Amino acid sequence: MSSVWGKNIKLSIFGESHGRAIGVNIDGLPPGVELDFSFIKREMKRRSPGRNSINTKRQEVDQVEILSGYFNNKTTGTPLCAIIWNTDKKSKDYDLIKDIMRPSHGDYTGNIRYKGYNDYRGGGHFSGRITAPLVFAGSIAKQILAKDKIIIGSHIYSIGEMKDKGFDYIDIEKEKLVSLQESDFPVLDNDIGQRMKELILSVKKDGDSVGGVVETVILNSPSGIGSPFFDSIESTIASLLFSVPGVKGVEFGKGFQISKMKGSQGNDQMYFLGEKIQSYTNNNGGILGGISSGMPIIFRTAFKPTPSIGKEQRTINISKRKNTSLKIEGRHDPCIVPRAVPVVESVAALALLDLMMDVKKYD
Ligand SMILES: Cc1cc2nc3c(=O)[nH]c(=O)nc-3n(C[C@H](O)[C@H](O)[C@H](O)COP(=O)(O)O)c2cc1C
Ligand SMILES: C=C(O[C@@H]1CC(C(=O)O)=C[C@@H](OP(=O)(O)O)[C@H]1O)C(=O)O
Repeated sequence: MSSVWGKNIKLSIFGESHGRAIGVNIDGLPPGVELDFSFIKREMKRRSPGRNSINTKRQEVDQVEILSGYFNNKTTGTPLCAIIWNTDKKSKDYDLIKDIMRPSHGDYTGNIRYKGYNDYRGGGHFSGRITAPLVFAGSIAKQILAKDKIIIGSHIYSIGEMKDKGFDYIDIEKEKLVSLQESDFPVLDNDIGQRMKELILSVKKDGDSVGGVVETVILNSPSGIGSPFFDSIESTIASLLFSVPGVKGVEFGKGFQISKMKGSQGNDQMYFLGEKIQSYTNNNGGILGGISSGMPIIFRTAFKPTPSIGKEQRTINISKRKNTSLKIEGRHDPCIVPRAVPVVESVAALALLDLMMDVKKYD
């Protein structure tokens, strides 16, 4: 089992969705960091389930209890361990899927990999719930990065075929990112946001689900962060993003679209703005040679439609070795995307902080 990640900061996440608790142990944090708990609470709430009609009905406050590594209102620098109790489990919804594998969830592969010993209730360790400890860890990373004025913000770029405006790749206001962070459904165009919510509600009514894309920017990252080949900014952020349940695609800058451009269109031509080095365009999304250029770091993360749906689907009964069908009941997100926004930002913060620690001393 590899639930451990990181080089300078080492994260170990644990727990199952219907077990007693979930949590994280964070090793390698700098000592002496005073945490803003109202910020942590807000970040946890952005992701937490059960807050509105476009979320799963499971109600979890996701109150974090710190067990170690925080003393006299400061991090100690020794492992910071935090726990989140599971308080609203309804495990009987999962009796049926003990043997009947939900198409597109981790049930089947988890059963194979762990020889049927995996906790299947609520997806167990494969559940999106395990992103709560990631958001807690990310909310600490965000606070450390903020001391260097680095801010991370996202908007819902698309739901199904419905698209928001994209970020301007050059001119992004910090205040805009702060207001997106404060929104329950962050979009650049509120009319489109309203129609996206209606789309989610209509697929939910139909017993179905829908996917979408989150677009994220990291503003004020210094140039010179990241090390090729394997600790490039892209590989570090992408490896964490692809660990988030439901993520099926990641692209940086213009991503797949840059492949259709000529060099004369795709190249980001450079200039001096006083002492500052800038580029006229930012098609590479602020990363060249795996290293930050100082331009905004931009990436998009694609989420698949929620696997658990109320429509009849063909699948297998693994213990009886028979084909069967399944109509899933229970409490599920009709769309993962709105609650995944703070998860994406959190893993980006952790990835960047880990790479920053290669070049900057924090204590
Ligand atoms: C925040 C969040 C919420 C999720 N909610 C659900 C859900 O309610 N029902 C469900 O079937 N999958 C949900 N998922 C997705 C599954 O956890 C995911 O598809 C599954 O673990 C398989 O992983 P894979 O998509 O990476 O293959 C959620 C994921 C995240 C990140
Ligand atoms: C509990 C959370 O989301 C859960 C993620 C999830 C899944 O399969 O990923 C399935 C559902 O679990 P349950 O059937 O127990 O309600 C969601 O509610 C959470 O994000 O905190």
